[in-house]
Amino acid sequence: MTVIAPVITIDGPSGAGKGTLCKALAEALQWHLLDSGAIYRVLALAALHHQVAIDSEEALVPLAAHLDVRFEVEQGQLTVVLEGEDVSQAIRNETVGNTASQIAAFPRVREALLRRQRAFRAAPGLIADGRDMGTVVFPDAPVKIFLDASSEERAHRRMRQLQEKGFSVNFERLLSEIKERDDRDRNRTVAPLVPAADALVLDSTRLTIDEVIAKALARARQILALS
Ligand SMILES: Nc1ncnc2c1ncn2[C@@H]1O[C@H](COP(=O)(O)OP(=O)(O)O)[C@@H](O)[C@H]1O
Ligand SMILES: Nc1ccn([C@@H]2O[C@H](COP(=O)(O)OP(=O)(O)O)[C@@H](O)[C@H]2O)c(=O)n1
Repeated sequence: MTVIAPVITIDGPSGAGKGTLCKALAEALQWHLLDSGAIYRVLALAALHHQVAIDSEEALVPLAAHLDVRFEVEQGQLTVVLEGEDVSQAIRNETVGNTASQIAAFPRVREALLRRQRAFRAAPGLIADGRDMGTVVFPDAPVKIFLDASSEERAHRRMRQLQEKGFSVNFERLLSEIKERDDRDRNRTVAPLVPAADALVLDSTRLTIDEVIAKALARARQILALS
């Protein structure tokens, strides 16, 4: 009998703290990690590099299907390699994030990336970070969390994060880009950003990182009967 590895899905809008929570959960439980947003970001970067029209679903589907991307995890650090080149930093800017959100609205692009995402499911378990992890990619996941925060708080977090990486940012522009991206992610026809019916919705606006981690771990331990 094949035992299917359990999945904990963490979905939510940009800057809610998904990546931070997922890394902490993967470390605490020693489970695998899928950063699905990184896949959409890599596809966006590949389209920009190869001058593929980002408004052409036709042109993007083969690029998505044959995307030469590898994820390497060493000492808790994720390295993203596109066509042999380390793009871990390059995929993190807001231009790439916005382009990712534009191309993520195409149903056939999402379809082309489905199998690649599901292949991350392996024992002892997977922590899956994204927008549609609990609704589309792993609908049978036993633990689903939808992590949210106000758009102002998320823009502040993103600003501090980008500044720490040495990018210069304008708060008002960042806030309007985050709102625009959220609107697009929430209102697209396929796999829109919505909590799964069986997700725990966590508003992290007034929670510290440690409080969010503690709540998520308590939920996972309760449902999965982990020690
Ligand atoms: N609860 C929190 N309170 C304050 N800052 C947070 C919190 N959660 C995450 N952050 C910070 O916000 C930034 C964005 O978090 P990240 O995990 O990258 O969000 P997401 O993956 O949802 O876009 C990071 O710099 C992170 O350290
Ligand atoms: N499962 C996913 C993950 C990301 N995405 C898209 O990819 C973009 C970038 O995702 P991300 O998770 O890296 O973004 P941040 O939350 O880090 O800002 C999002 O705005 C979504 O449009 C998606 O559509 N589905």
